[in-house]
Amino acid sequence: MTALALIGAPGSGKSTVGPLLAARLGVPFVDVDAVIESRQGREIRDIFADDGEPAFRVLERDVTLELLAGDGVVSLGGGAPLTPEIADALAAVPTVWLQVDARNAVKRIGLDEGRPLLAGGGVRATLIKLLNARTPVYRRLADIEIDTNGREPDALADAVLAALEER
Ligand SMILES: Nc1ncnc2c1ncn2[C@@H]1O[C@H](COP(=O)(O)OP(=O)(O)OP(=O)(O)O)[C@@H](O)[C@H]1O
Ligand SMILES: O=C(O)C1=C[C@@H](O)[C@@H](O)[C@H](O)C1
Ligand SMILES: [Mg+2]
Repeated sequence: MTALALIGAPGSGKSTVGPLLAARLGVPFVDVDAVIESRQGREIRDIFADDGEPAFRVLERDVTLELLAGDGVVSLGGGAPLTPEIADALAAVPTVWLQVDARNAVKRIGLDEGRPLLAGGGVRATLIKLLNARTPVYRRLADIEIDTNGREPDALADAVLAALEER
């Protein structure tokens, strides 16, 4: 098999549904954010704070391209599909977009301003802006779109599996 990519906004459930899907498929699971943190030995919020977002995006690009060239389910960072090289790589692998409305994303992640891009200005307003800008990108890159609103992670993993079998 090749990689299978999960994309979507913060709170869409990429890190939650990814392992459930990988278990059903009997393939490895990797989370790009987690790999970056373990290789860097620091949290993403600290990479943003210490080095700035552009430096984070370079790290993210390199790790994402490496993992997409491997096998198994790969959960990307929420902003990764906006990097052109990553968008190009996504065109070569099955890509699943976990769609979430701003209201549900806020409910799921709480009012956690610890997430670097959601700091300041209020989580809800920032997420709405971010979703407006990113939704067309997610939609364009997705082979499969899964509506996650009001659905449990296990049911979503089953839905992705069914959609993959239908292709
Ligand atoms: N379908 C769901 N229904 C309810 N809660 C969910 C669902 N999916 C995920 N969650 C919860 O929402 C929170 C965010 O989920 P998760 O970390 O998987 O999102 P993510 O897409 O990986 O976000 P990020 O881009 O920030 O890494 C977690 O607390 C998780 O338990
Ligand atoms: O939405 C984003 O741009 C981000 C989402 C997270 O997955 C992390 O990759 C980082 O916090 C940036
Ligand atoms: Mg995640």
